[in-house]
Parts: sequence; structure tokens; C-alpha cells
Amino acid sequence: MNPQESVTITPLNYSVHSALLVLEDGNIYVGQPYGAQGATTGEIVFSTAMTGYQETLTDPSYDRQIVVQTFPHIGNTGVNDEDVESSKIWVAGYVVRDPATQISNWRAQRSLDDDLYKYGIVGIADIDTRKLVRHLRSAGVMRAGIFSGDALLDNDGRLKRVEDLLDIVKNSPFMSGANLSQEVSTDSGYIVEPQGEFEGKEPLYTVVSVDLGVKAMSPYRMAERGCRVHVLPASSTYDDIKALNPDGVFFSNGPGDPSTADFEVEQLRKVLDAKIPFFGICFGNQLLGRALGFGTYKLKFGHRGVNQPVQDLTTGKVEITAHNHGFAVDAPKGEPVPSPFGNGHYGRVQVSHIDLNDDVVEGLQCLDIPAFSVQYHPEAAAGPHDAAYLFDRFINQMEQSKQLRG
Ligand SMILES: NC(=O)CC[C@H](N)C(=O)O
Repeated sequence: MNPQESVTITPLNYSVHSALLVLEDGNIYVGQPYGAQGATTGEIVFSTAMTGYQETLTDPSYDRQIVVQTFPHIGNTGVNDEDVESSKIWVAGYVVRDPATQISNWRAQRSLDDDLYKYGIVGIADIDTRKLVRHLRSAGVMRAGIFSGDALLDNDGRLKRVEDLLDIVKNSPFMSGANLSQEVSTDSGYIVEPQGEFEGKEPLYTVVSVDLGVKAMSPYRMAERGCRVHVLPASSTYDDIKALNPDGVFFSNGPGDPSTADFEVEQLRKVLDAKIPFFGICFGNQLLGRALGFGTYKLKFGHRGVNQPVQDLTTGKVEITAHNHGFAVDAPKGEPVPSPFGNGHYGRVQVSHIDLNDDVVEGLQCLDIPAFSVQYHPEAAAGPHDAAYLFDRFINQMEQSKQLRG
């Protein structure tokens, strides 16, 4: 919405025991406190996933976003230490309809409430999430805040006016223009050794994975195909990457606006110039798009969930896939085109995948250099495994390039 627009607030019934969800357009929802109490702001987005709340909450790409779950019952299977995608919960806030009061799963180690408290995640429950999501779909994603407990009171202990809470939301940062890679990336590098049938064996390939907010399952999917994966901080230079003599380079998913990631794009161009095989997921796809000279833009309400139909235009096959993106690459569909950067500097590029719901670009394939990427999540955490073949494509690309080098 246009931030200058004035808003009308209808009178509401709430008390210090309530929680308030305040949207920047003046829409306000009264609910119950859920998780930690306090104040939080962020971009409000929704996920249509029916499973995998643990993977959603711990996905670093949700940094600075308040997540609404369309699935009404959340917390049923509790929380375990195996399904986490990073070391903490990243969402800025959590909006649910009906939190489970009983945990029912043999893998559960504790309740979701325990973790929401532990990481100080301010949430709100008893929200009509269907109404809220219909609103976000027509108005677009926007800034919002959740307020509960002391955050509802002024210095004299009186209930704050919603106009004051709305001011807090209107003074919070926008997602457009946000550069968040450093906020979520690892401080120092670490190694993921080959897993499964390759555990304890000499690695078949060495991959450098640049952590722009990486989900744990991405390096794992390479490790279970025999790769040793060096995960490096987002601040790594091309020389840091090159020093590990990788067979392939991977740029991960991550939060923020891809148009701000100039440093990472510059490093990526050097990887492409050196013809080192490259694979990117989500933010990594957006950065490949930028390196090739395409623009990126913000979607009205993005794709988040585990049930998005995507077509692989190189094979014609349709797959059901996991998504979490609010931006997309602006590239022409159809015949391959010369990379706009440097008037065809990287040869021909083809849009390899599209989303069948809205035709958004979901993948890029270079035809003259060994580089490709997808906007969605083949690591499938959570989500269907239809797109696992993309990790095999990366392995094949590394193998071919190894053989060419002799
Ligand atoms: N999961 C991701 O990598 C998200 C990429 C980017 N932050 C977006 O919202 O589009």
C-alpha cells in the first residue's frame, strides 16, 4: 500500500490480556497472546503449508517476517531436534488460528510453545487466518506488528491507543531495500562431510556453499550424494571460494531484497567467468539472475508453502514443490536469449521453470556456461521431493566439467 494513505480504525474491544495484530493499512485483529509476549514488527506474509511448521520457523529466509499459517491447527506434532533448518527460530512473529494444546507425535521432544518462549517469538492466536489471508492476497503483503502484555500499556499503565501501535508499525523498516545476508549468515566457515552411503569415504566432489541464510537440508542433499560441502559466510570473496578449489559453487536461499546484494553478485560473476559449475536456490537464483543482467521485482504476496505446481520447461514435466519467496527474476520466457550483462557475456540463458499458478519465473539455465538455479526449494524441508533431480543435475554438471578438465 502507499504509506502516505490515511487509514480509518474502527473501535475495538481489547484488554491487557489480548494480543493485537496491527497491519500498516489500519486493519487490526484482536487475538490471544501466543508464545512470548511483547512487541514485534515485520513484513506479514502467509504460508499455505499444511505440514512442516518447524522447518518454516527455522528457515532463515523468514528473518524480519511475521508468518501467518493458513493451516488452522499448529503445534500438534511438537518440536524435535532433527527437523530444524538452522540453530534458531527466525520469524519475527507468528500468527495462528488454533494452537494445539496436546502434542501427539513419537518424535516430539518438547512443545512448540516451549521454543517460541525460548527464542522470544511474539505470536498471536485465535485469528481468523482465512479472512486475514484473503485480505493480504488482495491488498498485498505489508508491514505489521503484534503487541501483547506490557507492550499494550503506556508508562502510566494505561492501555495504549491503537493509533500509537500503528505508528510503531509505520516506522518499521520495509522489506524492499533490505540487505539481510550478514544478519543470518554463519560467522565462520564449517564443513558438511559426505553422508549416508558415502559417510566416512573420500568425497566425490568438493562444493563451496555460500551461506546467505542457508537451510541445513541444502548442503545435506549434496553430502548424501557424496559431496564435501564447505559452507562459507556471506562476506566471502571469490578468492576465499577459489582457495578451496571447488568442483562446484552453490549460493543458498536467504532473506532480504536481492537488488541489494551487489557484493555477492560481483563474487558470483567471477565464479561464472571461471566456468566453475554453479547451482543456486531461491536467493541464489535471484543472484544468478542479477549476475546474468536481469532485474528482480517484488511479488504482490509471494509464494510460500509446499504445494506449488512448477513446470520444468526443459522436460515438460510438472512437479509439486516447496516455495518461500517474495521477489522474483524478471526474465523473458520462451527461446533462449543472450545474457543481458555485457551484451551476451555469459552466452545464452533460458527460463527453465515456471510456476503454473501465476507464470512467475522459477528457474534459469545457462546454455554456454555450467550454471543453473531454481527459485523454489528442491531440498524439500518441508515439502514434496519431486525436485530432488536438481541436485543430481548439479552433480552431473560437476562431473562433466571435471572430465573436461581431464
Ligand atoms: N527463500 C529465499 O531465498 C527468499 C529469497 C528472497 N528473500 C525472497 O523473498 O524472494
